[in-house]
Amino acid sequence: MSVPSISLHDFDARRDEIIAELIDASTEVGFFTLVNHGIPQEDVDAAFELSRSFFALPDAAKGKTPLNGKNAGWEKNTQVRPSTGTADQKESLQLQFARMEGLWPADEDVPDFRKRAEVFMAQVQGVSVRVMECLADGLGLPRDTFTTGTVDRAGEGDSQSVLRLLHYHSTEGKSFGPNFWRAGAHADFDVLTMLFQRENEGGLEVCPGRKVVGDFGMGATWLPVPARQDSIVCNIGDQLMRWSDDRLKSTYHRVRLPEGDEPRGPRYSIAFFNQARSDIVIQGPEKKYPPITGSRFIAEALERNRMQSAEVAKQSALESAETVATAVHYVPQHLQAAVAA
Ligand SMILES: O=C(O)CCC(=O)C(=O)O
Ligand SMILES: [Fe+2]
Repeated sequence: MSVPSISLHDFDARRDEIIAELIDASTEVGFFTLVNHGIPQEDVDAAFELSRSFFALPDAAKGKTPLNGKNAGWEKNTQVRPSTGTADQKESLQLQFARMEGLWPADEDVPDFRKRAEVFMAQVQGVSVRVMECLADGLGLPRDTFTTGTVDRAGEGDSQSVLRLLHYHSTEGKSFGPNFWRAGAHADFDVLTMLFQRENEGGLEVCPGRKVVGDFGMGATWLPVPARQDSIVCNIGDQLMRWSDDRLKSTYHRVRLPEGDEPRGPRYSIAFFNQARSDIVIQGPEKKYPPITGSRFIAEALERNRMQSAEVAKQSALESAETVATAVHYVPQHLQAAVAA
């Protein structure tokens, strides 16, 4: 199995062929890359230049717009994935179309930041619409099933979609324990994610095989996704997995640290999360799951994450208790069954 590459050239003439390829990739792997997607390379490069200018600022400047708890603002080394219990080795800036008062980086820090970011967000949303419409067609649903609930309606202020600029720090001269990641394993909560990478700034890996939305099951095989600047990496998120009654797969993925003789420099990526609006009702055609609003969906996903984090913390506490127990030849009662097994 590998992550399929799908070309959008001659989109209108090849629409049926493209739909078939998108459905195949989304039902089997949950990830695919798009080439000939229509966003000029210079515009992608300009978005990375914007990102680089922001992250090059001192922390005091970046910290003027701190993460607000609602997926907007800057954070550094704070995102702990429930699967690992350690903070991702990165910083990120999240931007939205709406509710951004006081959250745009200042023009004196990065000239025209807002205008430049919004142009790119609109471009990526445009490609996302094409893909979401094809997926709806491919599932035999009305073409606007996944777009009316996600696409920004300028002026309404209720879009939940997010552009996230990501900067994974250089690992030059640093060493890490076994459980540290640039981004720990996770599945995205949204409808559809589009990710831009820089040439050869790799490390993204995906793990197909998830059967049921919301579970933490992961297969054993991680497939690398090559880092190519001319392609967009797309993946189905949990909201779309549920909206399709688990037919389209939201797949676990992670970004590993450089290994062996790989370059230790920084990695930049840019993700756009097409997210359901708060009041949109998500339910698949076969009603496998009860209807749920966009906001309730996110609240439940965060709650599951909290529970998994607690479980991971408990397991690692147990493991260290076992180490202590072995070292002192004393087995506490709650571990006796485990030791005897
Ligand atoms: O930077 C990447 O390659 C992946 C980032 C990611 O998976 C995320 O932010 O959800
Ligand atoms: Fe992700």
